[in-house]
Amino acid sequence: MTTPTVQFALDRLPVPAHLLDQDAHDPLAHKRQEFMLPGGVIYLDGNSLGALSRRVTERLTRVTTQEWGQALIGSWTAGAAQGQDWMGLPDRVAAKLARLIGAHPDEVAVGDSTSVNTFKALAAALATAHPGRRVILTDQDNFPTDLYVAQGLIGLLGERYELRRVPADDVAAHLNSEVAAVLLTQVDYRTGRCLDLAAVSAAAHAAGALTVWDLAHSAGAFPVELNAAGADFAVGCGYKYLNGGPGAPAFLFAARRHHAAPVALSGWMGHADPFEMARDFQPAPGARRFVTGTPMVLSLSALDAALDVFEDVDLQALRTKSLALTDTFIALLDPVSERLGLTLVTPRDQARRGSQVSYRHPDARAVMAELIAAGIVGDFRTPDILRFGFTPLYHSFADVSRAAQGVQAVLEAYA
Ligand SMILES: Cc1ncc(COP(=O)(O)O)c(C=O)c1O
Ligand SMILES: Nc1ccccc1C(=O)C[C@H](N)C(=O)O
Repeated sequence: MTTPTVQFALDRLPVPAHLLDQDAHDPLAHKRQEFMLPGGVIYLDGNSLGALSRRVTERLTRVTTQEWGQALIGSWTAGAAQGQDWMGLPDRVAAKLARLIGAHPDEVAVGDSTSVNTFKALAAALATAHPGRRVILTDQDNFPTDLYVAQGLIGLLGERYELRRVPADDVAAHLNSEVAAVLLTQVDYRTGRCLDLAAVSAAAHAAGALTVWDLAHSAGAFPVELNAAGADFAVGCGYKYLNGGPGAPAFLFAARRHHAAPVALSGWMGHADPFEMARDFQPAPGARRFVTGTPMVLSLSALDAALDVFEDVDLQALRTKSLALTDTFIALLDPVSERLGLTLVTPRDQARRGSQVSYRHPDARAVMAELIAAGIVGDFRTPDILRFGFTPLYHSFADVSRAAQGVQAVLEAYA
């Protein structure tokens, strides 16, 4: 444990009147009460693990003590008409997610990890792509699991494909008649740079390639419009901005026109009638075919309850607040950043920004340890990135002000 160089009561740091005023007029301010946030710290890591909402604890108590504890096996089918059966849980969660990502409910499958869903989506995309094409185009700085999954799949397919890695901003320039699929993460986990989903999808299609989008840092952070963008396949995490809890089930999106795509991990829960116990795989209608095995009921229940927090949330308001939070943080640190050794790597252009702010710092690892010890919980990413995630559902402008003051104080003591 690092002994903090700087010790102060974060919640007693003064906040400028105009930011208090912004909190007073924040249409999402009431959402914060739905979360259980630890005292004495400012948690800026919802882009790694979202906070716990009260509805989740209530739901987990019910699903364990009543549904599992009392009704036991009957819970798989009990209450189907009221939408309470475990069998239907993946589809109900898919429907809630669909609104957040601009999809139809039958285009979303929920379960497994993002990594596993990336495998399924990429396999389906390659099987659907033009047979003569042999390149998977990706961002050289993509999140490791996306690269590793592509490498594993390529090995399985007898090295018939090549993983071509280029800088994300150069993807359009590398689109040609060799490219079968483009595998991209919309918001870069290090820098927070956000790609134009519609423009990149259109460019890929114009070149005859399919798109597989990783929405790990997009879903729940701002509105995503997959169908409006013409996206083919997508995946995303349940435990970041969706607040589904550690290891929450992930999701897979397949546009309706791809519902006949082959299912690489065809399991009985993606069968049209699992309890027919048929000898051959007959896919369920829609994206449900991509569900492989038994629904993870406890973690699906947590995600289901966490998604209810979004029910009355205007996604444009979410985006507006997210950008205002990140703009404010950047503006507060701008006057001192050079002196403190901070180099902003997140785009200032709002259209190119996700919901985080990242800086390079030569001693980023040690600095983040100091910040965390002082109660400002962001994270460090190799090689030299300080990352601060902002979550419009539970952050206030007062949090942003105090976090910026805290960063300044810690760095001044560090220098
Ligand atoms: C872009 C991106 N993709 C995927 C993942 C994670 O995948 P998984 O949940 O399978 O570990 C993360 C974070 O862990 C991520 O940032
Ligand atoms: N799943 C995790 C398990 C343990 C620690 C971090 C993660 C993350 O999600 C990291 C995140 N994907 C990131 O953008 O760095």
